[in-house]
Amino acid sequence: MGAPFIPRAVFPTLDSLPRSYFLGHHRSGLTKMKSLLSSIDLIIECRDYRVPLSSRNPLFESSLAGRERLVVYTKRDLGSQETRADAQRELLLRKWLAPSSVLFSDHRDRQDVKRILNHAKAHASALNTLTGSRLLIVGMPNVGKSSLLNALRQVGIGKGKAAHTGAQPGVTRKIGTTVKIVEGSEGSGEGIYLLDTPGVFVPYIPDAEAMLKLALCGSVKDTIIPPTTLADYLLYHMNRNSSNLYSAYHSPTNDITSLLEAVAQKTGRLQKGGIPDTEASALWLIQRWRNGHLGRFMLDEVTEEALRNAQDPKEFAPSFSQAKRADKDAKRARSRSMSVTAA
Ligand SMILES: Nc1nc2c(ncn2[C@@H]2O[C@H](COP(=O)(O)OP(=O)(O)OP(=O)(O)O)[C@@H](O)[C@H]2O)c(=O)[nH]1
Repeated sequence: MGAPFIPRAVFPTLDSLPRSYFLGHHRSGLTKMKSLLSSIDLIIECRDYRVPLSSRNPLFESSLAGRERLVVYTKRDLGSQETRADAQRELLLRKWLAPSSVLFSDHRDRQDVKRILNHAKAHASALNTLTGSRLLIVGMPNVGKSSLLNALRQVGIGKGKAAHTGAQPGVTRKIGTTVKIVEGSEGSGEGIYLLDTPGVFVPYIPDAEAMLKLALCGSVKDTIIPPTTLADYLLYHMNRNSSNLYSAYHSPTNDITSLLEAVAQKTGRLQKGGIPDTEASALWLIQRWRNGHLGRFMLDEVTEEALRNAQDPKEFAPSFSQAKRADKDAKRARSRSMSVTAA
């Protein structure tokens, strides 16, 4: 019998990874959101269930302060297995974010969507206005804002899609028009209206591993981080959960090249001469995981200590110029390491 498989205990630090993905439409979107704030009654802030710590964007707390906030952890179906541990984690998150309310959702689950609608209705009736209430939905890129908007509209008033959705970040680039999600009483102007916004990334991510987590969840375009690096990071997490998750392609391994070559052979991702296309195989593997086919698990560990240590948003968010400078330094480090490799 061979030696038992031992998964990697840590993922190697990659100093040359980009730490920023703050684009022009993120900045202009945020500016527009700020200008709309006075007409907004409630903010729905979406965060990815699998990365409840890493997908917190302090810009939303600092720039959109002063409005009541409901935090919705999206894509719950991809991180939760409905275990006791999941319930305990959800309780910790609720306590951590108090007094903000917290809900968890899979946008295809009517009950989850109804809970969000009920919260919005209770909030609107407490406002007691004659003009209805206006909600702003915000969050990191690709977290599921437009999908949630469509689901709220479908469950709330039985109408079809109002916003485009997609598997890559940046499908929504501008603030849209208001979309009705709850009817008001007949003849009145009441009702609940929701405004979709473009995803906004954190200006600068100090922690390289958080960047990998966000990229794996799809918040960063797949061209920003080499797909094989991202697939290696996925392999590291799959092995921490169960090395059987990829048993259709390979026996338990810590070697990403070997796994990608096996995937390429099995799925026919081959270049001229039958050479395995490892990059295409990496993208395919990542997409499989994003669709829930290679295990449903968390990337952030949520413990009381981790939540205590989560930094104050004011300290965490550097100024834009600091972020730009830090990104330039990272780019310089990357090109230095590339020229060393080429030499
Ligand atoms: N499994 C699962 N997938 C989801 C859920 N919500 C959204 N998605 C998927 O996540 C991807 C991104 O969804 P979008 O609604 O386009 O995300 P967004 O936040 O509007 O994206 P931006 O345009 O970048 O702002 C799509 O492929 C959706 O199908 C969910 O609750 N569960």
